[in-house]
Amino acid sequence: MKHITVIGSGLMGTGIAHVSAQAGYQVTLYDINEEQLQCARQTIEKNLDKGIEIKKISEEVKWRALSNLHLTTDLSEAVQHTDFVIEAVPEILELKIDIFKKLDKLCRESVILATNTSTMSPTEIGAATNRPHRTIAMHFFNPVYKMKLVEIIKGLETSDKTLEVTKQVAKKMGKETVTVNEFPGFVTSRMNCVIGNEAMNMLSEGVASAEDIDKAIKLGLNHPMGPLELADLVGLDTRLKNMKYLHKTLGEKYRPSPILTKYVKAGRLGSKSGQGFYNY
Ligand SMILES: C[C@H](O)CC(=O)SCCNC(=O)CCNC(=O)[C@H](O)C(C)(C)COP(=O)(O)OP(=O)(O)OC[C@H]1O[C@@H](n2cnc3c(N)ncnc32)[C@H](O)[C@@H]1OP(=O)(O)O
Ligand SMILES: NC(=O)c1ccc[n+]([C@@H]2O[C@H](COP(=O)([O-])OP(=O)(O)OC[C@H]3O[C@@H](n4cnc5c(N)ncnc54)[C@H](O)[C@@H]3O)[C@@H](O)[C@H]2O)c1
Repeated sequence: MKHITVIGSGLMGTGIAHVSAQAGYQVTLYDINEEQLQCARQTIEKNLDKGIEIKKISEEVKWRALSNLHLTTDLSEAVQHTDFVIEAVPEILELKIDIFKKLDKLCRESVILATNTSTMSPTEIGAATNRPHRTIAMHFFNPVYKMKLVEIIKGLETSDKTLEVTKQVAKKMGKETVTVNEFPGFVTSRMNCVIGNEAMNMLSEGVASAEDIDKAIKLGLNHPMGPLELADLVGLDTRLKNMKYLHKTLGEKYRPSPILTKYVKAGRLGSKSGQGFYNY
């Protein structure tokens, strides 16, 4: 395992490429948007600099990580030398399936294809390929370079070897892992979505202000961030897609809060767009 390809250079793809390059893998980051790729490189460099500032990493680690990182908008080039692919495109099932089909055609037979989906079925995504035994879900957390967990979800056909290799890759990135049976939203998204949605409903019902809901959960329940500021960090568009999927697959309890739908319609996507439950 020497070379990792990351598909999609948004919030998560950027973080996954960062920790992969820092762990010593050759990393190719692919996106359809060249500007987004440049932005990802700048973000990685900025976060590596912060790592030096807080004495978490050395200058040498920074330069080695940056020299391990390659950017491209050409999918065949992105996977030419790859051993392991991590897909991090938007949470749209058809898009993920389409990309997995393309990856299956382009990648050597031995290559493992992992999806960073927040909620969806690795079995369904893997079934679109001729290598379902080499497909898996590898769920990272935002901000990737600070968060310690990777949640791993085995699809029905995922082989034990694929699971083992995926755990080893996460470990080399410095992450702890949990292995979760396939179910919509796994452990973390299912829980996080419910907490966030409840906070959004409380805000709409006038129970308290956004600031006080977040403060109550941080200081009263000892969460590191409030559920509304966390939803802003995740991206309200991503959270809405996650809620819609859980609502469709798990039922009424997961109906997205109307305020979430309204904010996304208005283009308030959280910190990435400058406005969500808070202004940035
Ligand atoms: C939607 C999806 O499907 C799933 C999701 O992603 S849901 C969202 C998940 N994320 C969360 O829940 C985030 C909740 N918030 C938090 O946990 C915290 O607020 C936070 C970790 C984001 C930031 O807290 P803060 O106190 O600023 O972090 P801080 O203690 O400085 O850093 C955390 C770790 O990263 C390290 N770190 C910080 N900056 C770093 C850097 N630039 N480079 C390397 N390491 C760094 C720190 O040294 C620390 O490591 P340590 O615990 O081993 O000492
Ligand atoms: N945001 C989070 O906190 C978070 C955490 C864990 C998992 N996830 C999951 O990770 C995935 C990505 O989420 P994100 O927040 O990084 O999204 P994002 O919108 O920030 O980034 C998505 C990236 O994919 C690119 N893209 C779109 N279509 C593409 C294609 N056909 N080929 C290549 N790149 C393409 C976009 O240009 C963009 O750069 C989703 O499945 C999401 O559910 C998100």
